[in-house]
Amino acid sequence: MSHPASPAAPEVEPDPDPVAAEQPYVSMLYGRLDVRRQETAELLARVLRDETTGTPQAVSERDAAAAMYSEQLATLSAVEEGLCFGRLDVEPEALTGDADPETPGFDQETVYIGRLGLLDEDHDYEPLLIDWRAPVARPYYTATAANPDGIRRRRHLRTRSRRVLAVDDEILDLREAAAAASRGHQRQGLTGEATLLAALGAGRTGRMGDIVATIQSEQDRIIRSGVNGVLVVEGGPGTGKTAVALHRAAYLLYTHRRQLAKRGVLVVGPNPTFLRYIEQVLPSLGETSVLLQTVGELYPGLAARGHEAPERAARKGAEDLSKVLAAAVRDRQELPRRPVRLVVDGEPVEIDRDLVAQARTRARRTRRPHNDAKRTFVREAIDLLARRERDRISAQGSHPEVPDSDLRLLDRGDLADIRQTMREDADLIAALDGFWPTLTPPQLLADLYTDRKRITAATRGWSDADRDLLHRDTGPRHPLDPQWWTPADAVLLDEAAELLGEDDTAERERAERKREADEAYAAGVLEILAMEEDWDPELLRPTDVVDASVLADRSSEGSWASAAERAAEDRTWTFGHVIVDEAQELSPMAWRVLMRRCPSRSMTLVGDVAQTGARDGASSWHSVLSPYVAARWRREALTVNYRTPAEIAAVAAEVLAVIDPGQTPPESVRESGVPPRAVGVPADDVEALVHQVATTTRAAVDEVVDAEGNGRVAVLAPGTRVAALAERLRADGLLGEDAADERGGSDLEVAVVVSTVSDAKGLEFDAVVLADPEGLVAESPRGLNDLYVALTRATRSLDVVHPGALPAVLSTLA
Ligand SMILES: Nc1ncnc2c1ncn2[C@@H]1O[C@H](COP(=O)(O)OP(=O)(O)OP(=O)(O)O)[C@@H](O)[C@H]1O
Repeated sequence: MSHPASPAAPEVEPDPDPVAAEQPYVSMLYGRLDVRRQETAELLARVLRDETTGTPQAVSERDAAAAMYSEQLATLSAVEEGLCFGRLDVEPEALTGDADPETPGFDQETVYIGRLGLLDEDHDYEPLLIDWRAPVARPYYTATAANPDGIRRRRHLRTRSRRVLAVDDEILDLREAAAAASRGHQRQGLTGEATLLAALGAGRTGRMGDIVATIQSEQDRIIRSGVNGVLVVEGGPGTGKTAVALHRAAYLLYTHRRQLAKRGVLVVGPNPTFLRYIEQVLPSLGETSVLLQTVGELYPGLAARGHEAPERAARKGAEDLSKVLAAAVRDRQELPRRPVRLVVDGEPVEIDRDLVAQARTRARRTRRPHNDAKRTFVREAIDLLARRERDRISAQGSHPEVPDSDLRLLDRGDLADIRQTMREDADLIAALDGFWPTLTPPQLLADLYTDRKRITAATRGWSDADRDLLHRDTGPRHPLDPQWWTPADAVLLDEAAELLGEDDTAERERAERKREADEAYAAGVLEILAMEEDWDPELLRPTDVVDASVLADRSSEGSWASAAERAAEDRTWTFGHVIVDEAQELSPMAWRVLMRRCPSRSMTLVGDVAQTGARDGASSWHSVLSPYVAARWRREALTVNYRTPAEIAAVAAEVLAVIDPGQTPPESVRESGVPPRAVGVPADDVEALVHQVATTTRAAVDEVVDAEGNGRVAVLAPGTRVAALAERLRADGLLGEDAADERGGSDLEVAVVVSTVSDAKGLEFDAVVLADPEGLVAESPRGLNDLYVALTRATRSLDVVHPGALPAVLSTLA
């Protein structure tokens, strides 16, 4: 297959027309990309076309190759937009011999940076494009005039649909930089300012985009921070915490692929809408093996969508629920109120309180989960009953009327026979089962919630008001009814599963044996694939990208499911790395689940305690983390606000000063020129409020939504006002029909949304209309935090509609 010839990179010296100068190189890169796509598509077609012999091995070989080529094709398609976005010109003297010769591009004077690596197959595999995550690309994000890292010039390429639109150069020379700054061209501390500001000024589409072309130095440091241990990333609203967390996932998967691809990476976000907002980012970076979940989805088989009052959720999320659930389980290990009398094999048997208590104590002493310990309970109870039976018969044996057969039995000392007879007696087993029932997590929890006596037994020391927060009148229609269970319940189901356990030892052993067999088999498959004669030597072979254990991982499922897919179905799955966004919102019980999912404690937690909305959310990282890692965690901070223009940030800063006077607000990177506005309506006049919000929203739509439909407006309001506002805006034709997706999130593609603050967490909009700030503050004990979050969602304009007087905390708007 022929490749487009590689034009030389244009000269470093000033180009009269750098856009035109770069176009041939960029076009060549796209040409190479096309060739790779075509080659991969042909390989895929060939694999799919090939008749197999029909043996399991042949089918498996074909599936392995097909899955691999499909994944490669998906990656090659994902990098189309903005394939190449940067170029570094290296000082010749910086090309010293101490760089790792394995590193692509280490000895090149000119390096192009892009979304993936491309090699020149005609010229000894010289790199034509360097993956942004490769070490050689790093100075693109970090070099400064003061510390140029061997870089002479950094060039930012802005492209659209394969055309170079603009080129921004930074000369990393102190004198040049000073001259540029004095001309007002370069602000200290920002990398590629013009490109950055162009990216930030673009209208929002409702979906988060990647920032790979404009990652800033403080962000890069976090993205490339080591994989081990717990990293907490703090930063105010709009500092790029989410963006950084997602790019870190992509970076870690690139750099530690062997370690992480197998166990997968989990990203936890605050709500389904947020996950939809971010779900494009990692695929656009070529990464598909990351599992995105909300807390309500952590329990396999359940996407908890039920709603409950914040105080209920907070009560369920508190740390002491682990004790409550343990007590609830113990409460199910009951003692008979009066003896149970049965006839076993024609003989009377009595199960009394004392006997059950003894068996229960022994079973509890095993410290095994409830369902596992049941075997001990039943064995002990039967043993005690059998001994009693033996003693009874022995006592009778001295009696002249005892039949000979019984005496013979005892002569043989065959206690085992008595036990066996008892074990086979269905009535006896059923009676014992009643004292130590096998339980599933939904059963345990639903039984607890719907029975006040059980709640009382499990919540020693609680007030009645607190107990009411657990109580529910009716149970779920089916065990995992998603509307009945709430996200806080999903967490408790996981805890319950830990306490109950499953007796799966045999299954695990079987799985382990199967896995060993699969791995041996996969090694055979790879050997055969490697021997395939007509592989083009220049092409990537399957053996270059998969090893036997990865292949076995896939084939053992039969469905070629990725680690992420399998992890979603397995409660006991442990991840290679866990990223938690809006981590301040998680309850102590949710932290327990996540820590169980990540025993290696390789985690990235991003959040901002000033934005905590959940009543049981974090107020300090120390209190969240110390039970799990003591003081062994590291902290990084982001300080620049990329989202909110300075005018709006000034209003938010006043609110932050009330929440926590000790916190420094992040510095806005730009001004919008649009001052935030406030308009008052009479207090207690709902109609006037609704009317004014509709008028303001229409004006905001006219201002920020363009003819192509780019631009988003959010009306943020207290929960109690959302329905009325949505109804009015819908009647006015400003709001589309409710179009929640299958995950339960709201539609992100529509121009206008009406939402509570908690549902808008982590999102951003060109314009925000904030209705009833006072109502928002009054709505929850963390109302000021909610107000702070609401004020910091806008990228361009903010309008506040306030019934009655403007709250004092917003006096800067007056
Ligand atoms: N280096 C960057 N280049 C371009 N855009 C950026 C950069 N960093 C952040 N942004 C943009 O700034 C906006 C805010 O980023 P992000 O949502 O990650 O912030 P956050 O800190 O998570 O905010 P919050 O705490 O409010 O959820 C996004 O539109 C993001 O794409």
